[in-house]
Amino acid sequence: MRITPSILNADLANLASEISRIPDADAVHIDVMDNSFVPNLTLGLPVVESIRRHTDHILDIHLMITDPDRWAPAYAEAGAESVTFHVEAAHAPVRLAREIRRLGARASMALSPATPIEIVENLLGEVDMVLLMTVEPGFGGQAFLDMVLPKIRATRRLIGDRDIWLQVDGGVSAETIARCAEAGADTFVAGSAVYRSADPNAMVTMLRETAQAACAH
Ligand SMILES: O=C(CO)[C@H](O)[C@H](O)COP(=O)(O)O
Repeated sequence: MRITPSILNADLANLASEISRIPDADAVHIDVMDNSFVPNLTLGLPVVESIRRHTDHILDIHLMITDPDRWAPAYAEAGAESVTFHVEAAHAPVRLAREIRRLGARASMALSPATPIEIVENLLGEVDMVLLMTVEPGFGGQAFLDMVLPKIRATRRLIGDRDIWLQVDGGVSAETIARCAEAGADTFVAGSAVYRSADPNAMVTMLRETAQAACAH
């Protein structure tokens, strides 16, 4: 069970210090938005390059942009360990996943809530992780969408015994993480639940324990 906090709701003017508040996180999840694929604008490659210089944490990049084929490889070259692109935006997803892997990063594909997993079943062999959005992409602090739970179960079935991580992103909290874990997720993005808590690192531990407990029965 991996907890990968999103810095979307952290203090973006103090990113290095905000990231240092979650030493027990399994990775730092960075949301790149371009005000085109989603109606919000966050940060881009120069900021990720700066973050790379300030932390040894694993960097988990989530590209919510219209042209990931053009930009995703640059994030791998910048030292990110994982690069996720949206299947709704990629022009050549197989070539893109292979290029990300060739550059030494884990390749991952994301699906918005309405996108069925079945249409990318034949791409599973090309990626190291599947990210299922459990809110509409674009903003932190939204309510978890229960309608995605059957898709989490279906994705887990399609993954089978392959070593592909299943990440959920959006509205993940102490209240919702158990449902995600029971459905088959093993990697959890939590933004506001972590950064709006008094002790973000303690929240990371609590979320991981809650997910583990949900899978134990
Ligand atoms: O990708 C995202 C939004 O598009 C964010 O990672 C996600 O929403 C995390 O924030 P929160 O846990 O507050 O929902």
